[in-house]
Amino acid sequence: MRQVWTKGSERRDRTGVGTRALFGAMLRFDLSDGTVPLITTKRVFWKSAVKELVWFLAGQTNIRPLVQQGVHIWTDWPMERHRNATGETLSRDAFEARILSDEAFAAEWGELGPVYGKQWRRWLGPDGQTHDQIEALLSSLKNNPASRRHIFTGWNVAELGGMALPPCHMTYQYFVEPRSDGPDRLSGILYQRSCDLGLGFPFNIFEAALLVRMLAAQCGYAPGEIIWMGADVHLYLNHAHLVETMLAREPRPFPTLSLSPAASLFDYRLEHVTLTGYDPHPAIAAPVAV
Ligand SMILES: Nc1nc(=O)c2c([nH]1)NC[C@@H]1CN(c3ccc(C(=O)N[C@@H](CCC(=O)O)C(=O)O)cc3)CN21
Ligand SMILES: O=c1ccn([C@H]2C[C@H](O)[C@@H](COP(=O)(O)O)O2)c(=O)[nH]1
Repeated sequence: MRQVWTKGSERRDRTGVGTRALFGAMLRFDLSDGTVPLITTKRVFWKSAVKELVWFLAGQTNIRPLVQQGVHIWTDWPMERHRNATGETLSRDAFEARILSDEAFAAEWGELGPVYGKQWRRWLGPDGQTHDQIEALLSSLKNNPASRRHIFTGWNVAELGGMALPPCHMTYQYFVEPRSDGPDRLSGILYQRSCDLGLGFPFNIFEAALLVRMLAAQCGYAPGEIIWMGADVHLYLNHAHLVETMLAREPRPFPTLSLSPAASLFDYRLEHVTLTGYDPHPAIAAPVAV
């Protein structure tokens, strides 16, 4: 964060807010001791992150189930579309209330298009067949651990145009490391093409680590590492307060995550996730660039 803030090049971006950005970064976090990379220099609403990951894994692309669970992070995009299309200016609360109360409205205006969930679980092939990349991944991890093809991606070129936003955390790859002195170890790499370090990153890295933990648990492996590769890694210029406050704070130890057993990868819920030792500095509000 300090590097991006002090060395990043200032540029205009799609949202009009402006960023400082560096291109190409890598971070590695060891998951083998049960800890997870959950930022401590501000409080991260990790329960929302768990719910978002569960929503991706369920193949969902409509904000309604998120809003029903009190998760507001995706509301601004469909709200913007509704506003531009109808000229109606509902407040965010009113828009969410309508999404909750009116199923037909939610079906029309809560939809983000063929975003993550669709591509992960129902990638549409040229022959009309859908591909469940996550089921295929589970099967290759279990049955062909030495494979170099343990990959799934949200970057479906043919469908980018229909998405509210093209995927940011776009490609995931896994590696099973054989060990003689214990269970084999599962590591993951996340390639993120565009990273909002202030708001998106804390969710993205935590969810990527949690997904390694879930996959490892489902396949009988021990967790190894999560490696994060960021391409356009940026801080929004209107996040100065957030950045300076976080940089002035002393990082604290990462919490430990325990995951109770679930019948399948698709049966995990918030209730399966327990964090111990999460003692962050206070939350910092910051505007999201739409
Ligand atoms: N500019 C931008 N940054 C993002 O991180 C981002 C997007 N756009 N568009 C799509 C999704 C939505 N994401 C978001 C959106 C908002 C928050 C956010 O406002 N977080 C606050 C409140 C969290 C809460 O209420 O649970 C935070 O303090 O983390 C986080 C991630 C991540 N993505
Ligand atoms: O999971 C996410 C989703 C989005 N972001 C950020 C990265 C950018 O700031 C915007 C997307 O804008 P683009 O112009 O499409 O790059 O959202 C994130 O960090 N993590």
